[in-house]
Amino acid sequence: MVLCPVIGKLQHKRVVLASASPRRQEILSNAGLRFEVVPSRFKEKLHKASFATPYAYAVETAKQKALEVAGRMHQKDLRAPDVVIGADTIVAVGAMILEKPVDKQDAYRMLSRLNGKEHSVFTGVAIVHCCSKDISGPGRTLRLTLSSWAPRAHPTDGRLDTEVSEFYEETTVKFSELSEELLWEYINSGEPMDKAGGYGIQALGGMLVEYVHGDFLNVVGFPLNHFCKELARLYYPPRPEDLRRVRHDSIPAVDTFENLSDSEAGGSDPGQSAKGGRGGEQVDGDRSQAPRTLDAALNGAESRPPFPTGLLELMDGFKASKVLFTACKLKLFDVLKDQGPLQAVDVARKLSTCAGRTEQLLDVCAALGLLEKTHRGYGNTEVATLHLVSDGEHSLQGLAEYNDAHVWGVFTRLGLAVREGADQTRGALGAMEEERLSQSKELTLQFMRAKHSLSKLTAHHVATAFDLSRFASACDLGGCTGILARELAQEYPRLQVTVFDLPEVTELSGGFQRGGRQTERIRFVPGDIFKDSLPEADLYVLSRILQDWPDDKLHKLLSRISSSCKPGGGLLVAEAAAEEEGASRSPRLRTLSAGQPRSADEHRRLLQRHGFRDVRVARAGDLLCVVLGTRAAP
Ligand SMILES: Cc1cn([C@@H]2O[C@H](COP(=O)(O)OP(=O)(O)OP(=O)(O)O)[C@@H](O)[C@H]2O)c(=O)[nH]c1=O
Repeated sequence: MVLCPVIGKLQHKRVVLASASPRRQEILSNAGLRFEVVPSRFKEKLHKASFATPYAYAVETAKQKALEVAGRMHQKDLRAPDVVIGADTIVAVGAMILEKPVDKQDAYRMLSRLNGKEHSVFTGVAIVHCCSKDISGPGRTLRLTLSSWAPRAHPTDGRLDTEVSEFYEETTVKFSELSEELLWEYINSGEPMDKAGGYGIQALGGMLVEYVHGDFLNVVGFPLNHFCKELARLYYPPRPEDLRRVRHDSIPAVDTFENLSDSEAGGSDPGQSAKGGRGGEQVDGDRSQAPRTLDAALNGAESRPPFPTGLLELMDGFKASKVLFTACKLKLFDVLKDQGPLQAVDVARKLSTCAGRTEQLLDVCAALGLLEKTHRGYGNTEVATLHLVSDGEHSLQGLAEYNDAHVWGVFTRLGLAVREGADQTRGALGAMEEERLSQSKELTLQFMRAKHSLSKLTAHHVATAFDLSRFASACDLGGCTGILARELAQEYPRLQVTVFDLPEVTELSGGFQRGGRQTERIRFVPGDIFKDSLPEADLYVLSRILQDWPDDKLHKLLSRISSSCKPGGGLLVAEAAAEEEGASRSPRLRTLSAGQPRSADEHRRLLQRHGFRDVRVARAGDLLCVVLGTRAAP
């Protein structure tokens, strides 16, 4: 059916709707979807106050509903369905969340709150793709979209993997001024009882409503339009040539800025193009086609290779980064934090930028999951509020700024670095970098802000990955602004911590200090880890240092530490965790600053080689692997 090409993508799959809502069943079956209904047993009792926004609550509830069904079916049948859809509709009056009334009095309280006012209806939706490892194999995990496709392991029984794509839709509804008599008449009709907010807009409740802004079906219980867009996003990853324009009703893509002409003509909807160009059943390499392609390949019937989605995303990755950097540089997230949601034209006015281009930037940011776009305008998503606003406690602005101003340029010289060979790779990348850094205080500060913002995320995990209370003193080599030192001093009340870093860094570190009692036990010592004698300490710490250096430098550093460290002393190394332990990788890549991380085993061997014993490994948060070794007697 022409209208439902994306729905058709689910046609050959076992699809389950994890909902007892007759409205959701009707909306989806009217759209041509074939599915089984398995109502979720998940109790809608998440702690509302722990969610920053009402929609975050709805999305999480939708996800838990779907995961509960996926897990239960997997355990029962030993075969989970391919796709489980969960949804949760709530009514929000400001921060207050209204669900289904428990009795008539409750319905009355809810309807009275809504009476004569505007409120929001949010439906959170989770699309859970289940992949049983023995069928699809570990290599089949697909990472599709730039925003909401979030692969997660679901620990149901160790064999069921799930990938959850989640989103929400908001609709604004205004109630007329209603008399008590009318409210009670409505309540006595029985209609409110199984409906969020105590009304059903699709039936008698429609008479209470003055206006609706947004998707009507979203109020009824399922945002079909957004759902189809999400399916299109998942199943029809856009081809570069399809993506020239971002339109309000299409799925924006980072290619938008590729066409720098000002003409508004010639836009194409990626969903539409995908339909025409790649909508055939057997073309894509996406997950819906994967088992069939595999079968067909085994039977020799399929000669076309899988669609290289991941590769195309990789080719576009730099555009997404540049969009993020540009938005940070323009202070877009700061403006939206203070004054959002705003329409594009108002954002442009506040930033003194070109209105057309600003709208494109905003749309792409929305596609990347950095902004939310509603009829009220653009606003920050949670992740943007948390990490992209300049003065936030967890701001990563410093990192974005440094990557844009500096790392970006370094990587444009990658070809040169690689052509000049392994020994000069560092020369081409690193020496230039160092030279520029030493030339400019501002660049040093930029670097420090970047490191500071990243270390803030991980310092606590690193400090607590092992019990370090047996050490009386520690020296953080290349400790930069002292953020890890601070965490160590806080965690271990006896510990004296030295931060050892280049003089131009220690000189500027004062600007990053927050005061507090633990500062008394922290001192900054200027010096070069490769040249100067290392301060004495029971424990040496290297946090995100080794990965930046080629093997010769790394061994030099470890051997210097090994000589300074007394028997019984320790070395704590924290580095980016490698995803797959023992995976082989090019040694040359490591010398590039975005090189492949070493595995935990490689770190263990490095420490052992330099005289450390009892080497233990732990994970620190999502990002880092931490290794602790004890210096053996020489
Ligand atoms: C505002 C409004 C809501 N609803 C229904 O309210 C229920 C919300 O509750 P839920 O918890 O999201 O779903 P459920 O019905 O408990 O089902 P389940 O998915 O199994 O939790 C859903 O039914 C919706 O249609 C309407 O039918 N019309 C409206 O105008």
